[in-house]
Amino acid sequence: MSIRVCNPHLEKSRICSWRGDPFSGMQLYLPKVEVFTVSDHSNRQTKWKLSSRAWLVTKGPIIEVRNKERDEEQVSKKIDQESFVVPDSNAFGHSFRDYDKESERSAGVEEFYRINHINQTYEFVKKKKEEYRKHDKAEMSIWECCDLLNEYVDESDPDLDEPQIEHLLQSAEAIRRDYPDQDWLHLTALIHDLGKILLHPKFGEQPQWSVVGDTFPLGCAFDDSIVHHKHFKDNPDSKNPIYSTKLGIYTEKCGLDNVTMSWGHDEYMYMVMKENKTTLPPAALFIVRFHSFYALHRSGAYKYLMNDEDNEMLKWVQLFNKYDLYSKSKVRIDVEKVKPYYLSLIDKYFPSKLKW
Ligand SMILES: O[C@H]1[C@H](O)[C@@H](O)[C@H](O)[C@@H](O)[C@H]1O
Ligand SMILES: [Fe+2]
Ligand SMILES: [Fe+2]
Repeated sequence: MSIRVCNPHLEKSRICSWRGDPFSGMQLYLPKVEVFTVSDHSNRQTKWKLSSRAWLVTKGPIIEVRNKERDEEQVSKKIDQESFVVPDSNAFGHSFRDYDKESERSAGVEEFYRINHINQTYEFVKKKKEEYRKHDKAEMSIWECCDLLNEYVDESDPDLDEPQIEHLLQSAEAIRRDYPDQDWLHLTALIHDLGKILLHPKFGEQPQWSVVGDTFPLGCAFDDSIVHHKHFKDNPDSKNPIYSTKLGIYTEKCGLDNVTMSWGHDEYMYMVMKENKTTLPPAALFIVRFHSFYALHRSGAYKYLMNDEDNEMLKWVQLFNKYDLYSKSKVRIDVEKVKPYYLSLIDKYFPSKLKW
C-alpha cells in the first residue's frame, strides 16, 4: 500500500509517498479516514484500520493520524459561525491598530517604525539570517523561553503594554475557547511571538526595531499600506533601481517562501521551528512566519508574489490574526492553572530542549 504522507520533516515537497515505518510524530493526512490520536504505544507494532481495504502498520512511539479534510471542514464551519466577538476598543479605549491616533503610546510607536523603516534593508536581513541560522545561541525548552519573555514589553504595539507572556497566553486561551479540538492552533498561538527572545542578552540584546513590528518584503518596492510608510524615504533600498520597482528581484507568483521578509521575530521563530523539527502542521509554520505581514493579510498587498500554496495558507493567518490582535487586554490569565495543558502540547509537538 502506498499512502500520501504529509511529512513535516522534509524541506520542500511536503507531500510524498510513504512505504516504510512511520516515525515519531509523523502526521498522515488521509482522506476518508477517522482521526486517531495515539499516545505512546512504545515499540509495539500496531495495525490501524484506515478503511475497509487499507491498513497502516506503525512501529514506535507517538503517531497521530488525523483526517485533514475533516479538520478543515470543522474549521470552516467555525469561521461561518463567527463565534469570536471582536471588541470595539483596546485597553486604552482606542480602536485597535490605529497608528494615527494621538495616545500615550503613539509617539513611541511612530519613532519605533521610523528607525525600523530606515534600517531594514535587503543586505541587513541577509546578514541576520546568516548569523541566526547557526542556532548556537541557547538550548532551552519552549516554556523556558516563554518565561524569559516575561520582562519584555513590545515598543511597536499601540494596543498592549503588558509583558509578552501575557499576550501569548491570552491569544492561546482565546483560540482554544473557539477551537477546542485543534490543539495545534493553541500551541501555535502560544509560541507565535517567541522569536522576540532576540531582545534577550543571550541573543545579543537585539534592538526592538529588528525584532518586533509589522513585517514587509525586501528587494521590491515598499507598499503604501505599510504602517508609517513615509519613513521608507530614508531607507537606502528605496533608492535602489531594482528594489524600488513593483516586482524588484522577484517574479510573479514566485511564492512567499522565496521572498525575503524584513527581519524579526516571525522569521526567526520559523527558523527555530524548522531546525528543531516540530511536528506541528505546515499551517502552523506559515502562521508564525507571516503573522506580522499585515500589508498582505489585512490590506491585500503583494498578492502577486503568492503561489497556490500560499493562497491556501492565507486563510489560516487570517483566522489566527483575530485571536492575536483582539485578545490583547488587561485581563490576566492564571499561568499556573493553564501551564500543565500547554506543557502537554509542547511535549507532543517539540523536543524537550530546542536549539535557538
Ligand atoms: O506591534 C505588533 C507586535 O510586534 C506583534 O508581535 C507583531 O506580530 C505585529 O505585527 C505588530 O504590529
Ligand atoms: Fe508577533
Ligand atoms: Fe502576537
